[in-house]
Amino acid sequence: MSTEANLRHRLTKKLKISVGNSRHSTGGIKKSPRRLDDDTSLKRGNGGKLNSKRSKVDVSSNFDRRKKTSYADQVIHEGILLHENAKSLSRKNLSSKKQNQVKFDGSGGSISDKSVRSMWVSNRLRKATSEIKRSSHRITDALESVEVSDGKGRTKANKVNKIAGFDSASLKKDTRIKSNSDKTLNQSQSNCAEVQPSPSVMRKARDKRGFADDDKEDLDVQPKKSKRVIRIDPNDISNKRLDDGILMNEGLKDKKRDSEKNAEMSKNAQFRAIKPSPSIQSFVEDNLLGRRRLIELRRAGYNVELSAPLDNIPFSTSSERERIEENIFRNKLTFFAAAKVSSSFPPLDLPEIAFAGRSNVGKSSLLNSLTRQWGVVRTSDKPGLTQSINFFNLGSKLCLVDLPGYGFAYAKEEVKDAWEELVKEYVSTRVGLKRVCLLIDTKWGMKPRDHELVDLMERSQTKYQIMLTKTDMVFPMDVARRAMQIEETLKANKSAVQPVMMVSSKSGAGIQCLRTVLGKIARFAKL
Ligand SMILES: Nc1nc2c(ncn2[C@@H]2O[C@H](COP(=O)(O)OP(=O)(O)OP(=O)(O)O)[C@@H](O)[C@H]2O)c(=O)[nH]1
Ligand SMILES: [Mg+2]
Repeated sequence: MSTEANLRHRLTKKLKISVGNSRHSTGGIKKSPRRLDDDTSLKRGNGGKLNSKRSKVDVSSNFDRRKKTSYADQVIHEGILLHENAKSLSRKNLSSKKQNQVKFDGSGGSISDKSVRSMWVSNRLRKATSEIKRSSHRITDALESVEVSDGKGRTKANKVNKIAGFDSASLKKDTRIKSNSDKTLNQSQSNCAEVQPSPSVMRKARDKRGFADDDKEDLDVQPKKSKRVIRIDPNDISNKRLDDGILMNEGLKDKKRDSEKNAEMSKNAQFRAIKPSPSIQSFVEDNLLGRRRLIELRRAGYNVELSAPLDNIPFSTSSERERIEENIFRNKLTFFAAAKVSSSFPPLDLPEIAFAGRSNVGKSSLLNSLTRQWGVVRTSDKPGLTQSINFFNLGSKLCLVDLPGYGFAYAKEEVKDAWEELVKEYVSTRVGLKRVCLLIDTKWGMKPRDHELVDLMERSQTKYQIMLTKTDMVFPMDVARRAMQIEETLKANKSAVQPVMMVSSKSGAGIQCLRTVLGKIARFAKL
């Protein structure tokens, strides 16, 4: 019994301590919720053995079993009350850790089913309220994220950071961004007027956005690409010189072109300004020189179906048509020698009349026209056909010499140079040469090479006379102007024989006059 009594005493002591603690904790719950935890932990630690222990304590304090059990019930009831108080406190504090502990207590306790159920209900209610709060926070976050994900997202994210206590100095950099952010703030405040985001919510929202917003912020932070400004160094004159040089060259070229154009224009203007002498004009009109209409030639009595119709007598019969007034040119034209070098020149038997001029000017054609013997001298529309000095006897009185042309020709430069040298040698050294007929295309006038030959003949005192060819290709007035121009040009030349002759091998205009001039030479020429 003594051991039993000792046991009872110890148990009673322990029970009193525990009850005292619990009563003491009832008063101190408000101050320290840990007491409640201690109390609950005591229950948790003892589990379902608490009732039996307490009933034993009641026996040891000399109460009957009923009283003991009622006391135990009372103790339990006090514990439940204690729990109720703790629940109310926990509701007020809304501490999540405490809530979890209380929930655990309700689930693990061996307290009566009703009290456990009531605890479960209250815990569920608490859980539901916390869930509602969480969901409201989520909605707030969602609203914020929706705002962030729209077009002005960057600015809005910055604004949220501003609310969360971030440095807003960067937002003041751009006034436009600031105004946009103010608008966004107003919108967000109007949308979420009831929900004021707490710092923790803002932290969560920031965490949710994660790196995306950080990137956006980085993008905001990144400086905008400024336009590349090309600075020109005023001291660096390398480019300037180059440009200036190009411009100068271009300017010089333009000036040269303009001057050439002006010179050309002035040449044309000068040519148009030439007033031919009345004698030249009357000669042109009398011989129907220049471009003429066929109807005009018919009215003048010429048969246009014949070759060189203007070389015939107007209104002449077929017998009269073949008549050449100059006897010399009635003789047969005979080729007798060709020379490509000066050593090949034939011996001088007859007075010679040579026909010189640029290639394709009509030298060979004029020979045929003068003698009316078509085909004796070969002609071609290809410049450079005559490549040697060809000698033709006209009867026993006169020698006609066809010279190769100079200037443009389908031949090698060396060959052309050789021709030119040969021609120059012939006209300057040939003793029996009585007259050089220098043929000039009426359309183009005298060219530098023609002037070279003129100068050579002047030096060698070789008599020369200008023959304007292809007069049928230009207007009569231009024929007269060209003749006048050349006469004026060669007026001072001593070896130049006036007047300038004007002919057309095609139309026959001026051919008869040329025969008369050349016949006189033949008649009075002496070797
Ligand atoms: N319209 C017209 N054409 C002519 C006249 N004289 C010659 N021709 C043409 O001009 C071209 C050249 O004639 P040519 O007599 O071969 O000239 P060239 O001076 O002898 O030429 P080269 O022998 O190469 O020096 C030929 O097609 C002739 O038909 C003319 O008075 N009027
Ligand atoms: Mg020829």
